[in-house]
Amino acid sequence: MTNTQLTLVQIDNYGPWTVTPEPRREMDLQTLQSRLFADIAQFVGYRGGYAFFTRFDNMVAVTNGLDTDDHRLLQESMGNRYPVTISLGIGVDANPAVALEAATEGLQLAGSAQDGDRREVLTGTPITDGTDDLSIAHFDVNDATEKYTDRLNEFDSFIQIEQGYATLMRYLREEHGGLSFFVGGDNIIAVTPEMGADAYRDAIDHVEDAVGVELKVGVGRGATAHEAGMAAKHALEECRHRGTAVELDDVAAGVESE
Ligand SMILES: Nc1nc2c(ncn2[C@@H]2O[C@H](COP(=O)(O)OP(=O)(O)OP(=O)(O)O)[C@@H](O)[C@H]2O)c(=O)[nH]1
Repeated sequence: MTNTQLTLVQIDNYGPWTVTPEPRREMDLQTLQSRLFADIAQFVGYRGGYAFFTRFDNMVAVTNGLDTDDHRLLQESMGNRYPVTISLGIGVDANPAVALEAATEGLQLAGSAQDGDRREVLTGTPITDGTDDLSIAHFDVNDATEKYTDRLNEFDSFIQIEQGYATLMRYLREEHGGLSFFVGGDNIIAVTPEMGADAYRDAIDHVEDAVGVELKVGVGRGATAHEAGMAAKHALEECRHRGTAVELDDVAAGVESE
């Protein structure tokens, strides 16, 4: 059965902290945010999960395989290392958008992100049945180096890649409840519900029609984000090898939702 476990990571009362007692140096904030993300990615990654930086003050992690104790340890460890604390909301559903909705609702019910009294909240119940799996889609822009990196200045390359990302993230969110995250270079990783190859092809066609950015995608399934993500990377290599736009690993290929 498909079940994605997502954890919303929210820095507690971060807005007020950034300006107390007066506005803090921007590069100090950037350093804090990126180190906090790096530590969360490492903690979650060691346990088979994926973490995405999204807006840095709010991050999203795929935490299939992590239990309540793991989440508490993450909070304790970050609280010991940083001048800020984090609250965590866990949500589980076959549809990633619904899972994130549940994760978010838990934190929102506990108080505002800028509520000085709401600290290190942990809401939601992780999956206890270890037989569930999830789906990861790894998207990549075709020939980004040749088309953009080696031809345009970095800002104009960035605009092209971001346009592709913005179009894809909205399409997958609205049409399927899939959640896409930019992970650097020309790569986008999406946590997706059960979708067939045709649905992925439609998504790629939509992005090309809308903004002229050509994508390919490898899709994998597995018990953890790491397992599904590695299968997706191998499927993406298969795209490169065969010149195809969409490749599903064997498990994902056996699953058709439409
Ligand atoms: N996060 C992440 N980034 C990657 C990965 N593979 C490549 N990249 C990034 O993508 C950039 C472009 O590399 P490629 O995607 O291999 O190059 P390309 O020119 O698009 O060539 P094709 O993908 O073969 O069409 C690299 O500089 C990296 O920043 C990956 O597995 N994960």
